Amino acid sequence: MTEQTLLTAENLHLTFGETKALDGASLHVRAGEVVALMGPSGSGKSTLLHCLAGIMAPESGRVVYDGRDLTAMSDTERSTLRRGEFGFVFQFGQLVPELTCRENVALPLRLSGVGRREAHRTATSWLERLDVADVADKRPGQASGGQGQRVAVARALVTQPRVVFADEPTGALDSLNGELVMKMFIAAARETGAAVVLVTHEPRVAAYSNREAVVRDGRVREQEFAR
Ligand SMILES: Nc1ncnc2c1ncn2[C@@H]1O[C@H](COP(=O)(O)OP(=O)(O)OP(=O)(O)O)[C@@H](O)[C@H]1O
Repeated sequence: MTEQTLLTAENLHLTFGETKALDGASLHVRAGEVVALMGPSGSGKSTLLHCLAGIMAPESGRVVYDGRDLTAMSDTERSTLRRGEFGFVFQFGQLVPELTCRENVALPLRLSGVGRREAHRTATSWLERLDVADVADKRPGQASGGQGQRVAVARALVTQPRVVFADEPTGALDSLNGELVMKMFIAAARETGAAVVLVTHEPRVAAYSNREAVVRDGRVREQEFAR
């Protein structure tokens, strides 16, 4: 793991009506590190994740990725950056139901201009790495929840992103499957050198991180460098 700071949130504020979702949130993420955002329900974890990933814009404060200010970019620049450098794993719904699992994993490559054959070959190797090659030709609806999440991890990592954002990636799984998904997810991310920013309620999931950052009332309150 390098010590270089890759992604920084500086003093973010964001209000929904009367609710201060973010109230001075700041966080640094170093290249290759795994950071778990923990904290009570409604404390602002997902909102912070979405701002870090350039999906939501804060009302004030800055998000800087690799020296570039995301908050000052146009929507087009931000979405190009997201497609090229970031990967995403959510609790459900990120796989396209009409496509096979292999086509789902190949999709981000196809969208960035990689030819069909090469995209499928790369997708297959990622499915093998996550131990779900047996569902390659099935649709997500025919795979189990745990298999589907491993396919989603393969899809997030296939473009070799520098940061993967994950919001409750094992939230819909039982604890055994959740552990398996996390183990494979973090091992694969570490192999590619991707940083991971992860929202979770579960200490067993957070245990895979290098650092736990506790979000309370829209701010990062405490950080524990456990590993
Ligand atoms: N789109 C929205 N419109 C209105 N209020 C919102 C919206 N998104 C979030 N909020 C509110 O902002 C606050 C922070 O929400 P956020 O989803 O970031 O919390 P969280 O810590 O991720 O919660 P949980 O652990 O329950 O998922 C909450 O009070 C939530 O109700």
